[in-house]
Amino acid sequence: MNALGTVESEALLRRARHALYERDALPEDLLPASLAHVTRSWRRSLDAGVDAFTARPHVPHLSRFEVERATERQHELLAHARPVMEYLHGQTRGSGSVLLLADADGLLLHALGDPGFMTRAERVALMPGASWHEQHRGTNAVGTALAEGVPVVVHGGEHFLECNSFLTCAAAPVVAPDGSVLGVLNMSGERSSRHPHTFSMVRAATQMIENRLFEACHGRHMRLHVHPLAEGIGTLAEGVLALSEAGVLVGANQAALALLNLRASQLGRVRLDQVVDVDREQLLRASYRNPAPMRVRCLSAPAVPELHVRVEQGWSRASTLDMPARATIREPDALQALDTGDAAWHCVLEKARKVLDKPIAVLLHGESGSGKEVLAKAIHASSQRRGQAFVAVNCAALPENLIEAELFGYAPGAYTGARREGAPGSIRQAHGGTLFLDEIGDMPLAMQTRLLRVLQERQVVPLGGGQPVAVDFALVCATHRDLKEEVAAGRFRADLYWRLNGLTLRLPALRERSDWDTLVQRMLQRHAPHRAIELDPALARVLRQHPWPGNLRQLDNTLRTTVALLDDACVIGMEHLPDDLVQELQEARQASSADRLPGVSYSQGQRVAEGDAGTQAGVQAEGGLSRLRSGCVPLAQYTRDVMEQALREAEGNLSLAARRLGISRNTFYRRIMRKRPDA
Ligand SMILES: Nc1ncnc2c1ncn2[C@@H]1O[C@H](COP(=O)(O)OP(=O)(O)OP(=O)(O)O)[C@@H](O)[C@H]1O
Repeated sequence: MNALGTVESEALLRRARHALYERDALPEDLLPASLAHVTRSWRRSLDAGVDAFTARPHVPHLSRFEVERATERQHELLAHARPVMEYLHGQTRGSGSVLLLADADGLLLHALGDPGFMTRAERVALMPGASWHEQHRGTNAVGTALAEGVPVVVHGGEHFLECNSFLTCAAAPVVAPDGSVLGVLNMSGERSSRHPHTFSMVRAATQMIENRLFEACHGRHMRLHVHPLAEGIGTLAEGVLALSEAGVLVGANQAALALLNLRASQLGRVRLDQVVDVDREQLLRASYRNPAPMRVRCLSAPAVPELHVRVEQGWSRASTLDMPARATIREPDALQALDTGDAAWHCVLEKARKVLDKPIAVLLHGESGSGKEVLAKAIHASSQRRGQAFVAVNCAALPENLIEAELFGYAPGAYTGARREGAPGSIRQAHGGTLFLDEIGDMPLAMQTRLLRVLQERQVVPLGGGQPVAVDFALVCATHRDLKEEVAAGRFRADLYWRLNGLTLRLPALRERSDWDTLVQRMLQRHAPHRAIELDPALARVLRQHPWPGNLRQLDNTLRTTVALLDDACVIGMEHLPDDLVQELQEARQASSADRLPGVSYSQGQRVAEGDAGTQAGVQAEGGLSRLRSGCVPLAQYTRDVMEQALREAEGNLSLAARRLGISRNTFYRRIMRKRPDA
């Protein structure tokens, strides 16, 4: 930071600016050493070709839509910065200032301030959508804090652009738990209202944001709060370290790095016992005996001989003494297990893997039964959150009046009919784990607003009041709808859409997949693990070409049924197919222009394109159909059972149950209304 404000330095600045104006060059050593960062920044500004005396710098301003996208990309930073900014704004209200959050490129994302000054600030584009990178606006607190990587004050004439010299600004970079710079927090006001405390306030606020980010990132790890004095623990000056189960330092805030004389690049490579004279197990044991801070000797920083350490257990249950270090246990990778050879599907799995354990919401888009929930579970099972809960909520199956309570929970006695002791709600149940919101496109608009708030603030307020509860979960959503269309039609909030859509994965429909045979093989193995069951090759050809409107669910259900009807046989023929599918095959045949299914004929006299095997299948098909038509009561009974179960699972929602079975709502209704075959 600088020590400007004196009459002497003001005079120096005036002379320097005059030289800048006259010669478009920076006079050597004109500014005092305390303003070395300004000298460096003016040099960078000149090199970038910024015109210091232009009234209107040519800097593109982002549209509202583009700002929304940029904001979405930084939603984790914003979620943690917003509450801190609101708190700071509450403390400084009426002081004629504006608080701004910029991303790591100097793009302003969020502003909060006094209306009078904000209007003035907007005249020089100190507002969301504007870039305050040094290359665009020369020396300024946001751009210079980013370029220098440290907190700075840029006051009055230190701004490179003459038009910004009415400002006084203090800014500090916000550093992620892995040491990368995420953005900058900046406070600006009228130059005449400069206050020496502003700089400290901004620094303290960024530390608060960094601590929140650290907590969200390393909540599951064991954390060590360190400070040379026992009383320093719990204050903003404390260092915080995150420790893996193998005792490796995997995270550290800025204070901890400074105390231990470490660089961010060393995280993940240095063990605790290389920086202090105890290891993880010793610390754990000591903290079980006595939770008060313990004294350790610092090995990595000669200037800090002794540190006090308080141990905080992560919420990962694995952090107990009697469990082996999780790092040594190799868990099967659920994503890998799903890879059955289709190229598009492989691509989906690879993309999902790339965002594992990153704060990126995943949106799964695919037809009903294409495996969205199966994929969501695999994402969870392959992530570091696998030891925690996977909570699935079907937004379409819940009646509108219950979805709110189901998601957000409710306080005791919140409404008539509620449980007396209240309920935590799915979002809180997913704390530490993964929340899967299925059929998100069917969520009512009012719920979307509440959900958005939870995602922004990462805390949930139960219905009927109560304290907000901090929540941390990975979010995976799924829909068969085109959410962009829903947004355009006003049925889905655009801001929620951007928040959910960190990465959209489009699941191929079964008819688009090339791994049909492997899938069938695996499904048969699952349904009859001790039997070598296979499909009759001709039937396989027919079924492979079927469009499978119910996708993997329909195929899996079909195979489950056929296995049940197989008795001792090992080859599945047409006669083993459920009558619903047979009917569907017939309908497909009728719908096709050639009036027959591809690859199969339905009468013995008809010629078939596929040759003998096809003819044989046709014969079998005809035989199978007639056998089925002759009244297979157990099959009808079984089908009905499946439908009733689907209806129960969809909690009475007929459309959902039908969609899940891959049949139309009308067919479902017609069949379920028939008398029970055994009645
Ligand atoms: N990769 C797979 N391997 C084997 N079976 C699968 C696979 N994916 C899905 N299935 C089968 O399909 C069924 C439905 O899958 P899932 O519930 O994931 O679909 P969905 O796309 O979420 O459906 P909906 O949109 O109707 O909720 C599963 O219960 C399982 O029987």
